[in-house]
Amino acid sequence: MSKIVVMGAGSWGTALALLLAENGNEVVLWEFFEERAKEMQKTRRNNYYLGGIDLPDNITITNKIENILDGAEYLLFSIPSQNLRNAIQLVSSQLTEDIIIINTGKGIEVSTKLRLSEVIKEEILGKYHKNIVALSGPTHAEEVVKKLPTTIVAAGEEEKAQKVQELFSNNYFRVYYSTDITGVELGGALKNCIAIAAGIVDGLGYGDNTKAAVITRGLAEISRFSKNFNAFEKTFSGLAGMGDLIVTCTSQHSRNRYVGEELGKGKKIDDILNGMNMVAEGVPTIKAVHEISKDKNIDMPIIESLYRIIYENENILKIAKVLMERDLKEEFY
Ligand SMILES: NC(=O)c1ccc[n+]([C@@H]2O[C@H](COP(=O)([O-])OP(=O)(O)OC[C@H]3O[C@@H](n4cnc5c(N)ncnc54)[C@H](O)[C@@H]3O)[C@@H](O)[C@H]2O)c1
Ligand SMILES: O=P(O)(O)OC[C@H](O)CO
Repeated sequence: MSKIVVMGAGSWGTALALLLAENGNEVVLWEFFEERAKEMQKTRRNNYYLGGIDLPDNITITNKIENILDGAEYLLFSIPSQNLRNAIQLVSSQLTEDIIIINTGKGIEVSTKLRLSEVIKEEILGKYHKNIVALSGPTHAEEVVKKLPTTIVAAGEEEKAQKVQELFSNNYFRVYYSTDITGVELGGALKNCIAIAAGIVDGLGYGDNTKAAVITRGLAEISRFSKNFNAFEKTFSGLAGMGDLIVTCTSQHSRNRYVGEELGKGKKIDDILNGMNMVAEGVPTIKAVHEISKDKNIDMPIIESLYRIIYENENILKIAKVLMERDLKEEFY
């Protein structure tokens, strides 16, 4: 039995806390918003995100940070990417070299263009950065709490990634490991952007051919982008690449696909985001990836189109026409 501190009691942090508790661990679930933490303490449920599920006794809910890491073996972050730095700053002074840091968020920090393990590394001043493991794959919280068979990949230094693999695995949650943290993080971050394009296809009422085109050419863009950062090519045919891309582009649960669907139906981006109580990571990540691709001269037509729709308020049908009428080229280049 290990003590695990989970920071972020959103839908994903709560689902993972439940899984870790079921695997026999002592879990401390930290919530940023005091009122929500109090409500969870009182009801022993997370009614805000995952109503109807009782939190077992081996999950302690807190909003307090003092001494939170005392006796902890693992520190897990499940925080929206643009807020992750803030969360790390709250605990970084308590870290010791024997604590494994697991990040489950997916995105790129817009202000720095850093991957999330790089944000963590920066905040802990490079100390213990070999302890950082990214946990990513096709995993909607709504299905994990129902114990539907799910797979995921833990990526980091081999020994640490394997420890995380052991910690989470059970008969409905199967964890693979990888040493390609860069590829796993980029796969998780960029698939959210492509899922917005897939949602636009749904919102416009286009067909299965179009959806398959967006997923496949989206994967080509993700791989092309990631090659510039020395990610392993094979990672993108795996769970954190194709696997997560498929689930996010097709799922009724996906917040990113939903944003795209509403855009395709003609709604304004600010109205869509204001009407949601959950994070759609693809929106800020499109901005970061667009800027990086311009800096590095990486051809990313889907990302470019999304940027123009979301950040320059361009007409979707006009952008779709431009995408289809580009110069013809070889499939793999
Ligand atoms: N929901 C899923 O099914 C799922 C699955 C896999 C990965 N993810 C990823 O996990 C991350 C979290 O997703 P979520 O749906 O649980 O998010 P969420 O919007 O529910 O927020 C999670 C938590 O982040 C914390 N938080 C919010 N603002 C903060 C701030 N300013 N400073 C510190 N902490 C703050 C709060 O505790 C909040 O409960 C995202 O990157 C998402 O892409 C989500
Ligand atoms: O609901 P989404 O679009 O944020 O996706 C959540 C997870 O990343 C799916 O693996």
